[in-house]
Amino acid sequence: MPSYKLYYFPLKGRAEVIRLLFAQAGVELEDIRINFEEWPARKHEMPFGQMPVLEVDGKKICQSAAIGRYVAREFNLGGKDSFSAAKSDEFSDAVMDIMMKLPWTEKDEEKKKVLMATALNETIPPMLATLEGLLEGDFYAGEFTVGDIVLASSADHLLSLKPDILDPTPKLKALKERVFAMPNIAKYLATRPKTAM
Ligand SMILES: N[C@@H](CCC(=O)N[C@@H](CS)C(=O)NCC(=O)O)C(=O)O
Repeated sequence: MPSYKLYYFPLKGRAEVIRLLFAQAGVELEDIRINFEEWPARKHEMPFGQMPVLEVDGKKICQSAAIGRYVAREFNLGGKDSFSAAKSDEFSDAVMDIMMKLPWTEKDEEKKKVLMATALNETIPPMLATLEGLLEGDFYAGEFTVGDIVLASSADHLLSLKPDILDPTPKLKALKERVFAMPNIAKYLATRPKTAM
């Protein structure tokens, strides 16, 4: 088994799906959390000057989606064939489209409040409803894949911002709960560092 090191900020953010994949697979991961004070001096170590970065036996992989898909393939969570993998990716990408509606980079607190309310109350609910309509059975690709972990982790973040956001989409809510109840994932969730995002 290779040695794995994940570099990211002390946040869930773009790294949490990767951490959840390792937890589900029961594979050891050195979860290196670089704080914001330390970051300017470490930025040059990362090929794109950004994180997350996964180091596999000393070789770096960048871009959270690429890392997630690589890890999922390594641990048989990427889909049993190309079609299933594509359905998993379709779900992940659609969920990321939803998450990108949040005003992540807005610095003005007043503007951010307004943009956040519009995203959570107007823009995101119909997008969630579309996914609800497409979800058949227990898992999106017809088997448990990384796409379901992306949904669960993103739903967790949306619920922290608006606790009733999944009430109109009970199948998505149940999927998030099903993933978070998986024994290895539940064990990780019970012990993971508490972070705001
Ligand atoms: N497309 C990249 C985006 C990575 C990214 O934006 N990382 C941010 C944190 S979420 C970062 O490293 N920011 C610090 C910087 O750019 O100096 C990915 O998905 O990995």
